[in-house]
Amino acid sequence: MSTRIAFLKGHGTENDFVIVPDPENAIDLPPAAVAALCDRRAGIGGDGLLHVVRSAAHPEARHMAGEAEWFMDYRNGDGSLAEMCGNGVRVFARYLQRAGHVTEGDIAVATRGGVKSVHIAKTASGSGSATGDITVGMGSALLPEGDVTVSVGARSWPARNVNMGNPHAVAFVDDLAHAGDLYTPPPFSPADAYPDGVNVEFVVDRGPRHVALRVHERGAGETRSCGTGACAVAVAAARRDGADPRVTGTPVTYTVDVPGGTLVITERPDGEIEMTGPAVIVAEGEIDAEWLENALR
Ligand SMILES: N[C@@H](CCC[C@H](N)C(=O)O)C(=O)O
Repeated sequence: MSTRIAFLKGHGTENDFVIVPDPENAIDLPPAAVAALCDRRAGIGGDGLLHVVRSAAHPEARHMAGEAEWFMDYRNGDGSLAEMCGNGVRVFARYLQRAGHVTEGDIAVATRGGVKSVHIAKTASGSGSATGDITVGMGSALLPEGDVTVSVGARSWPARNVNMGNPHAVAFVDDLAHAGDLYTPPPFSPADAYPDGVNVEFVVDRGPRHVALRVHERGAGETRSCGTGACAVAVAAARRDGADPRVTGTPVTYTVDVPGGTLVITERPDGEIEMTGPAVIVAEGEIDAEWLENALR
């Protein structure tokens, strides 16, 4: 490992990430290194880590190199891998823009969940370094069958399975406080419903096509936002409300408030889901490689 490792810190609706640019995939980032970097007291701190690698240089992304130059090698804060991170893709695109690898407009980003199309909105200043919305084509949702119940204390609710490349369980509740402290993943019935873990969203209504959520993310705990979670919630809310753009031919948009801000989710008649929200880079610096090596011992 080299003695100087550049990093940046960014967030999307306060879902925050350590960003490690590594175009040629030269930096070894085992799960323990990711967990050390994402540690909020002993490390830099983040819900997850965005390892920025050229698709051609990464064995998991080489097959996408013709479509997308850059691969988002996303890791959860505990070091585990995830298929997709919706807020992460926006922050990843903002980093590429800031680094001069891309400009405003349309780009493609490779992820474990496939190639995602991203639109970086033009900013007032024209620099686009820290402000303005980014829209991501998130693909379509799958709604696997299966009755699942999630519990917190004495309360329990039916949860809807929604797969956005990664798994989500969406429960509509009367009060977001009923989700409790969310320090640990809430239990499910059947207990083995999610052998690979799941992201759990608790949702309340705020108005017509307007909801709010709290989330317990697999591999990260309660976070201030989850982009794939907001998409899963919008689709679950639409189906609950009897709205399906694939049937009516009319796009359906939900505003989803998260503890860290607001995301706007539109499902189109072809089933494609678009998510729009902010993405901000807040700092950059250097990781002390000796500290990281010690953290791995
Ligand atoms: N925060 C992300 C989701 C990150 C992955 C998730 N924790 C999982 O393990 O599936 C988002 O914005 O989508």
